[in-house]
Amino acid sequence: MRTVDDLVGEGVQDRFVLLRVDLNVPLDGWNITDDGRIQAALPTVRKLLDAGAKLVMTAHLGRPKGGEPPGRDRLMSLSPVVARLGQLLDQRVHLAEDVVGPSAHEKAEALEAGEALVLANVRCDPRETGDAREREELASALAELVPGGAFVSDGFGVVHREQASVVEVARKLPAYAGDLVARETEVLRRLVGDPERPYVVILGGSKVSDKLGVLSNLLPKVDKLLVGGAMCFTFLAAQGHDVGGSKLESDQVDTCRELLTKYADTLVLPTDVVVASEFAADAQTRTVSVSEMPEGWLGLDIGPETVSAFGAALADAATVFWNGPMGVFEMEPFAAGTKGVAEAVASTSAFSVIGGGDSASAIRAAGLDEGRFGHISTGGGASLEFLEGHVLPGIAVLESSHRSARPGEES
Ligand SMILES: Nc1ncnc2c1ncn2[C@@H]1O[C@H](COP(=O)(O)OP(=O)(O)O)[C@@H](O)[C@H]1O
Ligand SMILES: O=C(OP(=O)(O)O)[C@H](O)COP(=O)(O)O
Repeated sequence: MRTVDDLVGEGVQDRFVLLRVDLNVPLDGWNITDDGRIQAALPTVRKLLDAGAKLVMTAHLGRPKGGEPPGRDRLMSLSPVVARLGQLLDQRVHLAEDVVGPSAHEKAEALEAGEALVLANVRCDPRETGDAREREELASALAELVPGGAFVSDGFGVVHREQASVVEVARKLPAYAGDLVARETEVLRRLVGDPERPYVVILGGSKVSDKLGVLSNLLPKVDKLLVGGAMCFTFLAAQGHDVGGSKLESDQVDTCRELLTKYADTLVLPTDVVVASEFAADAQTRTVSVSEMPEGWLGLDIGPETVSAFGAALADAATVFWNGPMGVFEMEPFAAGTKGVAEAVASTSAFSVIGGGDSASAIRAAGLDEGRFGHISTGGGASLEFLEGHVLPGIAVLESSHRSARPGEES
């Protein structure tokens, strides 16, 4: 892969650079509750601005249904993110009102060397996540914003997505890996192949259907797989428990049952959970055994007995990977499971990697020193798929772009 340092070496003074970043931060209304992903984007952004590039950044926020006008829905607007980026860079960052429309063109054309522009939430253009032809079309439109420019891919959290601003655009412009993508892939390589054992993986969070497939691919590679978060309820249902109103993927129960049989010694499930009368911080709560979940109540955290069992499974680990909070850590009554597991991971002598926007944010919210973990990755789904041994589409395209750029080799 060619890197941003190679690009800077070639010279970017007064040249357009299109930079894909992952600025998908957690928000409470207009407030950013954890700016880790913005901080992680800074080294590459600074490098390009200091070298005199005209920097056009593209990023997503959440999962808007394509076509929603950027800005109208505050959860989908990048404006709080751009404000924070400007503060951290100590310079004004412009925000376009559309993705590749008149505002994007006007603001890109007006950029001076060393100035930065962020395009509107790229997922508000349905072509970002559309079929191959639509993605090609959007990628061409993005490339047209940066005539004579180059593309730098630095949104590690999104390199597992076959999306226009991640993959197709890298075929339209000379493409380079940013510092974050280069560093994340280098660290995660330690966990692919032959990680030091015992190798323990912890999975939680809410993107259940995304992760169940990954989980089955990881099971043969790990010594223990601890399951918490929303995803444990599909397994608990497969064990025959009534999970009340908890998040459940009914069509995956049979698959989970098969996995429980095949990997009985590897899978570790909660034995107690914190249930709530409703999804609210001031709901009534109870800690119950998984066999006694009251009808209609929601499981929103793992219980203390489970935290101890997970801690015991982690005690002698040599390698740990964790993605997805153990509960709804954003609400105080459901944060103890995540905090307890984070403390257990921090206390081991294992090489530990925590992956995911919310997982990293949960570690910081728990007040734990980041130095007690081997690596905190900005990508949850991306690092999980990397660990499966897949060449991720957003990385593969950078590697092939490098090969096709070598003299004597045609793409
Ligand atoms: N039992 C649960 N029920 C519903 N949501 C949950 C539960 N446990 C965790 N979550 C939610 O999972 C979200 C994070 O999931 P995910 O996006 O998969 O993690 P990451 O961003 O670290 O990859 C958090 O917002 C958290 O509130
Ligand atoms: O938040 C993200 O991933 P993560 O929750 O897996 O860490 C990335 O921004 C990718 O978002 P997506 O899972 O909506 O494609």
